[in-house]
Amino acid sequence: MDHSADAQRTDLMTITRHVLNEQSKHPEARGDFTILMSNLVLGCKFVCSAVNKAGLAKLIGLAGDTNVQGEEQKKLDVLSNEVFVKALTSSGRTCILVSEEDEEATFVDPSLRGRYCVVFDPLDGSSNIDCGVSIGTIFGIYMVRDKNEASLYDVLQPGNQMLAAGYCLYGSSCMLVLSTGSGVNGFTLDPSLGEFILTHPDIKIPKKGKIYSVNEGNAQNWDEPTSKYVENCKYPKDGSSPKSLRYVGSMVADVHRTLLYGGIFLYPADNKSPDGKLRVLYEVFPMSFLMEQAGGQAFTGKQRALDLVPTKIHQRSPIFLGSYDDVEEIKALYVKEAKA
Ligand SMILES: O=P(O)(O)OC[C@H]1O[C@](O)(COP(=O)(O)O)[C@@H](O)[C@@H]1O
Ligand SMILES: [Mg+2]
Ligand SMILES: [Mg+2]
Repeated sequence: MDHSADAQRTDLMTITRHVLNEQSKHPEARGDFTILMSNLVLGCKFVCSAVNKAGLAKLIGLAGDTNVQGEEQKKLDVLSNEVFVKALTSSGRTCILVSEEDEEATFVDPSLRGRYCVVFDPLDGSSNIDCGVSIGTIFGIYMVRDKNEASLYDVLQPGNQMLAAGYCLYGSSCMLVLSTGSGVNGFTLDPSLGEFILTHPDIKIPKKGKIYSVNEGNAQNWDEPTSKYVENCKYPKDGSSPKSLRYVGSMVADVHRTLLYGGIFLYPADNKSPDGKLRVLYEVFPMSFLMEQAGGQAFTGKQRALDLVPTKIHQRSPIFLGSYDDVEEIKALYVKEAKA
């Protein structure tokens, strides 16, 4: 019997099979997480399809104003939020949803309630939509303590309590990157099959990178450690080559490149925004979880990002994440400053 064909076949892994395999490692699992993931993945496919038509927005009703027919249109970020809220609540496995687009957390109707809380940024980098630059969706998943007594406390947990996190990148390919707490895997959507196929198994971030990624237009307002760090990226004191600067302005795209190529992504605090810009629950935590799972680090300027305990659902935090050695360098500068 020819086993090589079999071996090749087992290499063709879909995201559904991957999640099922993960489920089988937990004999007590009831399949709830698998059903939740399958609805989340459906939401990503739906949004991907809408994003691919973004250039035609005015004609097909996604531009957020009035189309050529004089009909009301929905903006892509509003539509994406509706898609995920619908996909997640109708899974029957969620309890609380926190979305960047909704001021308040959504408590799922008790008749449809499950055990999971999902925090998400339905469309990240949305200012890039109109120029065709990569955007994405970011998500993190927690378990509720008691679905009949769910409260905001269930989503105001430190990131280290997350069960899973990931993002979907709507770029030159549509890629879903996922961690359920045992490494990071990347799946690419084959549009003709409508399936996410495992293309990047067990992603590990290089220990040190050659790229830094930051909005340098804010440099005049940075604190000393960030300023020193970025200066050193450009004019290294140890005689090594300077790092290259890459900045898309969509967190998903900038973090995805950092994860695959190595280096560091920074959104620091500054004089004008002492808490930085990025949101703890659905930007900082999921990306920090993925970075750690891939062998990198994530730091807020004060502590390990995943140890931060949020007090508000839309709270912000400075963030430095990426290759282990690169984050170690900026950490050392903040520790030095704190001691001075
Ligand atoms: O334009 P800036 O200040 O550099 O900010 C860019 C950051 O803002 C964000 O766009 C915020 O995300 P949203 O589009 O979801 O609001 C991040 O994706 C990105 O890292
Ligand atoms: Mg965002
Ligand atoms: Mg957003």
